[in-house]
Amino acid sequence: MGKTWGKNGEKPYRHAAHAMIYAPDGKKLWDMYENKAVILMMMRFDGYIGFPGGIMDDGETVEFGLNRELEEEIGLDPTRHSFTKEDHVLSYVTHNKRLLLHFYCKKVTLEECLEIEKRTIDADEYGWEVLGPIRVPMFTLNDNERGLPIFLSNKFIGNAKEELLYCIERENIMTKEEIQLALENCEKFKARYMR
Ligand SMILES: O=c1[nH]cnc2c1ncn2[C@@H]1O[C@H](COP(=O)(O)OP(=O)(O)O)[C@@H](O)[C@H]1O
Repeated sequence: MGKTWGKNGEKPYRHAAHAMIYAPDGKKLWDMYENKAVILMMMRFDGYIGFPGGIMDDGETVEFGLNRELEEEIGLDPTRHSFTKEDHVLSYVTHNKRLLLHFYCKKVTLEECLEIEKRTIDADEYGWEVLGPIRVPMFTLNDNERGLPIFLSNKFIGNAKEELLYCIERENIMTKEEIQLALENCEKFKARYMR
């Protein structure tokens, strides 16, 4: 696929795709913190947090390109965890109108998720474009800030934070109200420490 001409005719968009892999029921591992799920993100080479994925090469379908990028970036085995159209969540044009971004989400078992996470350090791009896997802290401590709220004060690439929160609600990991509270507590933390 590579490029699609915009509706107004002139400018071709390049396609890019990123994906969230998660396992529900993380609290089996960490009773203490009532972890709501294990969600995989990554630290990018530019210091931003994002999801694995990237820009499609000319001629590739989005799913083919996504699976290629996931293999390169996090060592995902396409014979076991290949992304398909069924995993598609949403698509949008970026603010500068250069890219048509596609977002995917896949639920796996906790065992599979931990195995996928372990493989990331053997991926081709580990230490280059990908500095390491990151687990989203899906818990909040008694101070209402440490855990997910403060994690949300990090720098996220593009709309990665919005994609994360959208999927957390869509996959019934947290309610809209719980997410709103985490965002409010994030703002309180930022007002105190990040002025
Ligand atoms: O997790 C994400 N969510 C939304 N947009 C992202 C995410 N990661 C990267 N992007 C955006 O997509 C574009 C291409 O992504 P990336 O840097 O992964 O491509 P590449 O690996 O092919 O170089 C970048 O402009 C970046 O802003």
